[in-house]
Amino acid sequence: MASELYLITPPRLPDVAAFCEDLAAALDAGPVACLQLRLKDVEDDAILRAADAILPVCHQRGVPLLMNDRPDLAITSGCDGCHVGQSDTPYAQARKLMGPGAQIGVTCKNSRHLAMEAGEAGADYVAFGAFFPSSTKDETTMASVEVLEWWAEMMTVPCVAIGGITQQNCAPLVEAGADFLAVINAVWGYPDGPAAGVRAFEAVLKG
Ligand SMILES: Cc1ncc(COP(=O)(O)OP(=O)(O)O)c(N)n1
Ligand SMILES: Cc1ncsc1CCOP(=O)(O)O
Ligand SMILES: [Mg+2]
Repeated sequence: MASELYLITPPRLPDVAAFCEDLAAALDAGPVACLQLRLKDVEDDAILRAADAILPVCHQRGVPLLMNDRPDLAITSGCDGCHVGQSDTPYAQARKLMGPGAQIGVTCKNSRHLAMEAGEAGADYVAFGAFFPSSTKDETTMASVEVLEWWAEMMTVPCVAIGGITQQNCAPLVEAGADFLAVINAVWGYPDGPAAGVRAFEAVLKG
């Protein structure tokens, strides 16, 4: 069973140029399946400026960029897709806006029902979480490895695990069948820097 790293940006990027250097180093350090641009409480203009700078760093390395929450900004900025939660633009509307070629993922918390709905509607992946307490997001819903095991056993649509995942605690999620591990703090806040954080995930995930 193999899981891939799904990297998400920190929620604020006060220095986009500096972030792009860290990002390039992180993407060059080991395999990263995709990047999600997830800026919170940030003006649309700043999101678009960040996307403009980040997109070439990703595309030069063959890494798709997904926009969090906002299919409209995903289109304006040329992102490859978007991620929508249960309080964001509904999946069907995001798909209508972005078209059949976009990669669109949906938050399903700990819900088999939400995941089946999203999978049947055509989502490219379903995301379960939070599996561990997260220092990045106050998340009231906690998810169990059983939902991952069940999904991986029954369904073909890929599943993402998110929430407090680190190089040290991810093994049960990998074993349960998570196709992707979505991570923020364990890479950007890694003590030896983001590139070392990606290398540390690579060491665990290829094991
Ligand atoms: C891959 C992935 N999974 C879940 C989320 C969370 O989405 P959402 O519930 O809409 O919460 P916010 O990220 O918008 O705070 C995600 N972004 N990515
Ligand atoms: C966006 C999101 N959704 C559920 S937990 C979470 C935050 C994940 O960040 P971290 O990997 O730092 O816990
Ligand atoms: Mg959201």
